[in-house]
Amino acid sequence: MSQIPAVLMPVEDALSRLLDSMRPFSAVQDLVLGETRGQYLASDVAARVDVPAFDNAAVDGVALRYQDLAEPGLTLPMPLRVAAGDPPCTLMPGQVARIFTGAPVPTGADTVLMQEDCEIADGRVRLPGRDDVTQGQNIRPAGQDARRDAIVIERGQRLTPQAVGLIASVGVPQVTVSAPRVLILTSGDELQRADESPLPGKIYDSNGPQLEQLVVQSGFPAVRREHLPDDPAIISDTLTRYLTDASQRPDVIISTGGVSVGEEDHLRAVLEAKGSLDFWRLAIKPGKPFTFGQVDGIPFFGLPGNPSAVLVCYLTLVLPALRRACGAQTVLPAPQTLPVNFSVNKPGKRQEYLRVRCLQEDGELRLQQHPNQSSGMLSSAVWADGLAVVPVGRTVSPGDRLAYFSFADLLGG
Ligand SMILES: Nc1nc2c(c(=O)[nH]1)N[C@H]1C(S)=C(S)[C@@H](COP(=O)(O)OP(=O)(O)OC[C@H]3O[C@@H](n4cnc5c(N)ncnc54)[C@H](O)[C@@H]3O)O[C@H]1N2
Ligand code: MOO
Repeated sequence: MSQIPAVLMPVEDALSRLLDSMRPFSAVQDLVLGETRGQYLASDVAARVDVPAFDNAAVDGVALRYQDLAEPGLTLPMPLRVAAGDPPCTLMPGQVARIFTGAPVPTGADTVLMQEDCEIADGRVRLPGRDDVTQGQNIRPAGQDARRDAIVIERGQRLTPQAVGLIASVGVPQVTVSAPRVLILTSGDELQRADESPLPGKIYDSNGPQLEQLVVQSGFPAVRREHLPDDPAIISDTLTRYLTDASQRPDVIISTGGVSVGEEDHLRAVLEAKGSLDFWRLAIKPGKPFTFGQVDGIPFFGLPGNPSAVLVCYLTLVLPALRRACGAQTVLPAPQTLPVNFSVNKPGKRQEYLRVRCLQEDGELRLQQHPNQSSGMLSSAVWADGLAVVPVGRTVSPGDRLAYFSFADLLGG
């Protein structure tokens, strides 16, 4: 059984140890684009075609040769008409072509005018003067968005809706994504499920549903949940079952509860007995008993039981580690630095993540903290739109600036 560490590990040290210890996930899955759910790409995506594939019009109007323009009022014949989807055609000198947005620019034409800038009547067009036009205007050149065979999105990037759109646009119908199986273990004899009648001394499990949503919504849909009683033998047997049955074996384990110092906190002890403990107890608030280790080569994140500690620890420590195992270089968003409208009078021994709201006040963004920062409550986390970070030993006065991470940025787009 481990000794209680005399000094709490700083958050930055814990994060860099986590990032260093993560190995790339070997579990991958091929998916057609319509089946992706915001996962991380496990391999680079190269363009099969130039995008756009051909020079095309950015507006509805007329295509012409710039050198055919002269003084304002010149009229030229318009014998050609080309719409989006038509095959490319050729424009003869001294002619213009009617053209529509997305249509291929005829060979010979080098400039497109908006129809509002010319007069189209009886098969001819009255044109503006050369000085009012820029050669090449309103043409989207071939290859502007992507070049054939070039990598358009790299391994480790998240499949946001816009990434899926870009991949489709370069003619790639299927991608390979990181697909780690995540096992969530809730623990504690006090817990009951939300569909059960309330019993004396029991509480409803909120960490299980919250953590499952955090994991799924951050790009890892293969989640399984199991509840463990406060019984070391049953915890140990359950872990053995998951480790030895290949059809259930997870790639990551995330537990909640049972990692503090109480006599009924068994999870860390079982982790040490069956695997190895890397570190335990951080200078983070909420989340002090955060635990990390490995069982049979599987990373094991032991989160505290308090529900807001689960939220903070997942977003700031676990998710960056999962991103690194997917090959992501950027594992945390850059924070905004914003003034606060509150005070923190007592310097803390732990880096504190306050549940705050970003407000517009007198034309400026300001952070307001929820009056109750208890790590046992979630209503303040729902009220908040992000976390403000108070470093160890800092006091704060109104107007001081703190690093702020919105929940949306932390979860990732
Ligand atoms: N003597 C000390 N006691 C405590 C310390 C300490 O340093 N010395 N640290 C406190 C801090 S900080 C935290 S955080 C908690 C975390 O303890 P555990 O990780 O062992 O978690 P539990 O004791 O199992 O549970 C804590 C709290 O959370 C509730 N809980 C647990 N699971 C769930 C769930 N799935 N859904 C909703 N709520 C859950 C549980 O009932 C407890 O109220 O330890 C402090 N104690
Ligand atoms: O770290 Mo605990 O989550 O402060 O209550």
